[in-house]
Amino acid sequence: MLLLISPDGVEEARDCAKAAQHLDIVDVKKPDEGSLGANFPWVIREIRDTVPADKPVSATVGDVPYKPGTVAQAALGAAVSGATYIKVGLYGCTTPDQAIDVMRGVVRAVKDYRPDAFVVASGYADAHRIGCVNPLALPDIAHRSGADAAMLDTAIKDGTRLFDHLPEEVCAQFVHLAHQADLLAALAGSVRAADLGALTRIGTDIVGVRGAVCGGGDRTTGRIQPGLVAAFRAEMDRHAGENATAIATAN
Ligand SMILES: O=C[C@H](O)COP(=O)(O)O
Repeated sequence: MLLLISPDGVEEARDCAKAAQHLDIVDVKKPDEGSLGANFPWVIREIRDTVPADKPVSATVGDVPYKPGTVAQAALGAAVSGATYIKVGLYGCTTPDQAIDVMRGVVRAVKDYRPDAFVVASGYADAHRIGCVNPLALPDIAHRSGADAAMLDTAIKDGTRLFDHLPEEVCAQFVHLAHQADLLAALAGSVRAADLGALTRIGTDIVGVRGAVCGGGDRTTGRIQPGLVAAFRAEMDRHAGENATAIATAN
């Protein structure tokens, strides 16, 4: 499982760089503009220059409206600024067709510019609270639009977590559907170390966190701490080891 960490700006990205050996992807966002709030192009650029070259930089394009042209242009902006993972939160899409419309534009805009860029279609585990597409529709949306990964986060950061909205077996179904479509499955949403056992068991490819690696476990008032990133990774590795042993023993 890959670890994606979301700093809110250049300062926190420097702290991510200090913990670079413990993480896999640095994900630029602007949390005060929403769950997948988009940051400024110059911030993405500076973060790209700050983190080691072998660590991909991801950028969120926002909790986007159903405006395919607007979103495609914003996604290209993120790619031009140096992000190679482009994440789109399909907040304003109420049907799978709308979401596919948006994602097709994003995939074309990004891959015309940079064919090896990685496009992530993100929905929300708490979609029922905001009226957007069903979380289990995301793998098909990602597949039909040519994206590379399907992701779920939570839209409302009020302390509720991924598994509060979608039980483990539904998340497992999400991962299964993504894998069937040849996509990576990414999960986030106030994930804590205590959730890593379940996330490992169900075969999650990428886990996205912010709050869990911020001081006080608070994504808003806390800052990302390299020591917490290292501890989180250690816990991931422990679960990966246990899971591998369990699979080997079962066989
Ligand atoms: O992409 C991952 C998000 O930044 C998750 O943030 P969170 O762990 O605070 O919910």
